Amino acid sequence: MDSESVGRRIGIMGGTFDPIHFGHLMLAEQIRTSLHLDEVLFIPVGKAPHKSLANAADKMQRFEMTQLAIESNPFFKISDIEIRQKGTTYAIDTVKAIKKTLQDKDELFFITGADAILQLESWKEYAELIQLVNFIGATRPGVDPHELSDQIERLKFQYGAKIELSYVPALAISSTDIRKSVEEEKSVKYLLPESVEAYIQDNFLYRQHHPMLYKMKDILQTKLSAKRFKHCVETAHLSRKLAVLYGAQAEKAEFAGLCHDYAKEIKSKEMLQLVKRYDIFEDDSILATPNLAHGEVAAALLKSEYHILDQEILDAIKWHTYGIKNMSLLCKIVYVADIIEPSRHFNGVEILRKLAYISLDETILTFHGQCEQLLSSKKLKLHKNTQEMIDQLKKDKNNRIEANNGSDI
Ligand SMILES: Nc1ncnc2c1ncn2[C@@H]1O[C@H](COP(=O)(O)OP(=O)(O)OP(=O)(O)O)[C@@H](O)[C@H]1O
Ligand SMILES: O=C(O)c1ccc[n+]([C@@H]2O[C@H](COP(=O)([O-])O)[C@@H](O)[C@H]2O)c1
Repeated sequence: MDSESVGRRIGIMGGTFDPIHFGHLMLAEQIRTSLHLDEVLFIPVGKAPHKSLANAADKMQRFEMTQLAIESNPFFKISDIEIRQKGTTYAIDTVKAIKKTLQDKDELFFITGADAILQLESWKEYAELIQLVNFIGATRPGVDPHELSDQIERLKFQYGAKIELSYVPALAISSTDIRKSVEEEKSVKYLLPESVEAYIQDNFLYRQHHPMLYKMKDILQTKLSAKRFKHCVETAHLSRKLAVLYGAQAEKAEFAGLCHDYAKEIKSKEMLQLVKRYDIFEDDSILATPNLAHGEVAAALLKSEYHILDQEILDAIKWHTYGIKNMSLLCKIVYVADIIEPSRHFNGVEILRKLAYISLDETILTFHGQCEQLLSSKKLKLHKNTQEMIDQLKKDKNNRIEANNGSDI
């Protein structure tokens, strides 16, 4: 048959996609191949009629995640038709608008999971909608297939709906569960594409955060080099993880981790001026290497420029460079995260990464044990604070061993 006379078969895969996951992608691909569709158009909803989520990603973020998720499939396309609209978006309006861009001979297939089919009669102008496009009601774990099949038969009978049941592999994945897992620091690997997982991480999605986190992230992104910014983001993530493990406040650890290098790229001359302005103790090592003061300077600047007043956060930022004796748990967390975050590469880092999940003190002591040789070969002296911190940690360790009759557990 002349290809010109055959219409195109287009699937519409609408969804909140907050975030998009393998359940969505599997569903779209199964229907595309079984119905011989020419393409599937992913349409992230603008403002969903039935959903209002706390901790949700914004519509641009949902659009970008969808874009990342589909990029490896040449038959998958994305439309921003709903994202561009203000206010609540409805399937009927979207379908009518898309139909206007097609030829009469083209056919549309609206792909939906079983849960959506059960709710169909709550959609705007549903009776018209289910005659306007072919609906595909796909099985989904959590919905009884018999219930789905009965519903489909009833919709056909009652409204003359163009709707078919489709059996797809059961993937018990939902966006709700993924958001919850991210919030609870559980793994979401293999539930969604790695690119989307990285996007969630890089954009700090689906978690409670310090109220200034997003603002500071934007500021750091413009202020720091790309490499340093990545280091800050990785330190933030690891600080949060360690905080959850050791029972510190996750939001504070994450925020301090993010901001710890706020002043790291300030040049020596300006750093020395700031050291003076903020009355920071100018010892010989700071005079010789002004950059050493970047932790103390960052804390002072964040306090005066952005009114960050939480002393625990400020201390963790302040002491992350040379430490101090009797560091708080939060200080130790940021100190360690800064050393071992995933973009750090040096001999011995792997052992520190393992140790960090067992003991922060031991990680710090082992790291300084590793540095000893290097420092003496370069004839460098430790900062006074660092030496005091190490002596204190060794003393604490000995006391623990004594109290535990010779064991450090
Ligand atoms: N695992 C899955 N298997 C089959 N269909 C699915 C699956 N996940 C989502 N769908 C379908 O994809 C469409 C869009 O889903 P949506 O973006 O609301 O994801 P969700 O995982 O259901 O989200 P949430 O958990 O926030 O409700 C809906 O029609 C839904 O039924
Ligand atoms: O039009 C409506 O009233 C309506 C109500 C609920 C859901 N939908 C559509 O159903 C699809 C899946 O949406 P959701 O909210 O389950 O992610 C998406 O394309 C929405 O536009 C549409």
